[in-house]
Amino acid sequence: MTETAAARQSEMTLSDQDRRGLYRTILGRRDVRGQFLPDAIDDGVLARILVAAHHAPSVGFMQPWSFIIIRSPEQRARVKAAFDRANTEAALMFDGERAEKYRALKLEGILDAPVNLCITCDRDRAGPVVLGRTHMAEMDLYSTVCAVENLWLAARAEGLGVGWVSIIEPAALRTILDLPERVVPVAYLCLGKVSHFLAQPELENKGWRKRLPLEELVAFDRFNGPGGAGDEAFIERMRQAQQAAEKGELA
Ligand SMILES: Cc1cc2c(cc1C)N(C[C@H](O)[C@H](O)[C@H](O)COP(=O)(O)O)c1[nH]c(=O)[nH]c(=O)c1N2
Repeated sequence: MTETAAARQSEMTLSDQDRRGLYRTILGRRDVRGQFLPDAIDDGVLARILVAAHHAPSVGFMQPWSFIIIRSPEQRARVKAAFDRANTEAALMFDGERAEKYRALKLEGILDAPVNLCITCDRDRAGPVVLGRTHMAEMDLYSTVCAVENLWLAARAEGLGVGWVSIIEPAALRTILDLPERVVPVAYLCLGKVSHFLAQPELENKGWRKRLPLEELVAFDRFNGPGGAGDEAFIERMRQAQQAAEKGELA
């Protein structure tokens, strides 16, 4: 690489501190249900994390998302009742010991968090033909999920917890939030300051499910395609990177 090309390359890369901060945010993000504090969220912080969501990538630059900020205790109580109904049904879908374990999990912070946020997707936001969505109609929904993840990470960087609650009948959300037919409730989120962030996913801590080894999820050239002799060094690097990440470090 020439000196100019190397200089240009380093301009495009974050400083070591910023890069580490980004990975720390990604690795330290948690789904929060039980650690919310009742303290209000600063308007500036809420505005910044919504801007982060709005800067997500979207198919054909469709920006299909809308953000409904729910602070009203009455509205949150309605959503909590819808969660309770769905959660009772959900518990019956697991067998024996698993059902017991499920019932012991705290799976929402609807009334504990000071702000709830519904992120929706308007499937008609950009007319009937959208660049990039001509052959995969669901791309608008995936775009909205990108906005959710941006918000989740920005919130973590601001020290705010976010919990995603999906144990709710979408029809109930539609009624409570007055959603038009063309608008899909993609994510119902609880947001707030927290007492602490857990080091590991709560479902892992509680023995519900473990993080899968990354190397089992990476294939070569086709689904489940094994790596060749030349890929061994890379696979070892992945193993090391994941082990470091489990300790909250960068390899
Ligand atoms: C689309 C979707 C939907 C839900 C979730 C996540 C996502 C991505 N998660 C959170 C989920 O359990 C959590 O992300 C994983 O357990 C991993 O933990 P961390 O997010 O890394 O803390 C979640 N958690 C919960 O307690 N109740 C819920 O209804 C849901 N729903």
